[in-house]
Amino acid sequence: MIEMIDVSKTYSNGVNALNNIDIFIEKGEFVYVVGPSGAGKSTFIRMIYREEKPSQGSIVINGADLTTLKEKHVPYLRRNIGVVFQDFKLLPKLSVFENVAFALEVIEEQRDVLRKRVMEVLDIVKLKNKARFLPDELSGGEQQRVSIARAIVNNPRVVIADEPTGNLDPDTSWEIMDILENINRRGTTVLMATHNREIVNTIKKRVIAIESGRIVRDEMRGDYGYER
Ligand SMILES: Nc1ncnc2c1ncn2[C@@H]1O[C@H](COP(=O)(O)OP(=O)(O)OP(=O)(O)O)[C@@H](O)[C@H]1O
Repeated sequence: MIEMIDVSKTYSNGVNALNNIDIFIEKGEFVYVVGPSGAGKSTFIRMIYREEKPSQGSIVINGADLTTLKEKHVPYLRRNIGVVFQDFKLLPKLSVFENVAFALEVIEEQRDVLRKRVMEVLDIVKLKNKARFLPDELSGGEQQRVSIARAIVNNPRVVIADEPTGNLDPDTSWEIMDILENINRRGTTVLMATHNREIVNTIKKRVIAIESGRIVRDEMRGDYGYER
C-alpha cells in the first residue's frame, strides 16, 4: 500500500533530510510518525503525496511507483490520498460546503450527487449544520473538521495528516482523533505526523520514530518515547 525502499532526500540547498528509509505500511493501518523538530517527518509525508521527490530510492503508493510516475498521472495519485495540514488551508471566501465541494472530483457532475456526497462527509465530521458558514466563522477544531471532510470527500485509500492537532487545544485534539479513528475504521489507511505525546501514548497505534533523517524505531502499539 505504502512502500519506501532505500529512500533518501537531499534538498537543493544541500540539507540531507532523509537517509535510506525502508518502510512498508499495509492497507488499513493507523501509523504515527514521531520525532524531534527537523527530524524529517514532514519530508517523509510530503514524499508520499509527491509534493517532494526522493533523491534516491523508490516509493510505491497504491501500486503506483512514484519514481516513474508521469506528471500527468499525479492527479490520479492525489485523488487517492487525502491530506490534512496543521493550519487547515481552507479557502477563506468559500463556505464550508463549497470548500469541500471544490475538492470533489465528480464524474457525473449532477448537482444532487455532489450535494449528497458533500453532506455525507460533513455528517461524518459533524458539521452538517454549519455548511453555509465561512471558515472564519468557525472555531479551530471546526475548521480542522472541514479540512478532514475535504480530505475524505473523494473516498481516498490513504489520509495523511501533518500535525493535525498542532494548533488545537487538548479537548478539540481528542475530537479530531475520534474522527481520524472513525475514518480508519472504515478501512482508510491513516498516517499522522505528531508531537502530541499524550495522544500517541493513549490511543495506541504503530509508531515510526524518525531522528536525523533515519528511522530509529518502528513499533506496533508503540509509545511517543521522547522527554518533554
Ligand atoms: N523545502 C525545503 N528546502 C530545504 N530544506 C528543507 C525543506 N524542507 C525541510 N527542510 C529541511 O529538512 C530537514 C527536515 O525537515 P522536516 O520539515 O521534514 O522536519 P520535521 O521533522 O517535519 O520537523 P517539525 O517537527 O519541526 O515540523 C530540516 O533540516 C529542514 O530544515
